[in-house]
Amino acid sequence: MTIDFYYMDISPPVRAVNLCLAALNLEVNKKEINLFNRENLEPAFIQLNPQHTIPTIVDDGFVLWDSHAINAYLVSKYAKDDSLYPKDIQKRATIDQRLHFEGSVLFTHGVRCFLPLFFGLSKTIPDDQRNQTDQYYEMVDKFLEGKPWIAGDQMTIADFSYISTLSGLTQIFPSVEKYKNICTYMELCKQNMKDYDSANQQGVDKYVGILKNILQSE
Ligand SMILES: N[C@@H](CCC(=O)N[C@@H](CS)C(=O)NCC(=O)O)C(=O)O
Repeated sequence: MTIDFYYMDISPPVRAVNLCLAALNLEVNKKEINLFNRENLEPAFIQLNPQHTIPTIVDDGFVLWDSHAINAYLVSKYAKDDSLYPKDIQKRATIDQRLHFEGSVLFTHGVRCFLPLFFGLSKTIPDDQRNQTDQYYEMVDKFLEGKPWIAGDQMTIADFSYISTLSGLTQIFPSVEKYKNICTYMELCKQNMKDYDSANQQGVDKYVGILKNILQSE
């Protein structure tokens, strides 16, 4: 039975799942949900996911949303080994901490800055929001101190979440250049993640293109 995957490639959490699917060599049945046309608010989709967010999957009748939960599920169910989400309690706890930070702090910062632009409510990012970015870069840079990957010595599902958010955020807020660990890390992800271009870069290019057009139109 093929997994149904509700997606739109500009979305960072969708791209995090794209990267995980690629790593696992999993084929899915892709069903695009156009957020600009509010397709996520249609009754059939809300019936599936009352939070009306993408990514959402349906695996043999089992419905799941939230990219972090989806990637943990996909690895637990379909990976040949546990390297992307180790069962070791402390390794997994660090990955979970990184995932919660990404979901509640880093991605949320992007949503606060960019959502008003995407939905035509603003053409600028207020300075106070813009200026908060460095504080988050500084934290992520410290997570990476002495370790190549975001949760330690090996690539895990946390990396799919960080690169999907950072690859867009850093193009809009280029002060990341000051944070050498993040710059090295982003290159490592590009070089080592399977199908990086189709799974992440193409969606990032669209996402950043839309945002830059709006910001330049001011
Ligand atoms: N924590 C969620 C965030 C999902 C999310 O907010 N997705 C956005 C697109 S980037 C969405 O579907 N927004 C539509 C809505 O909130 O109605 C995840 O990691 O999947």
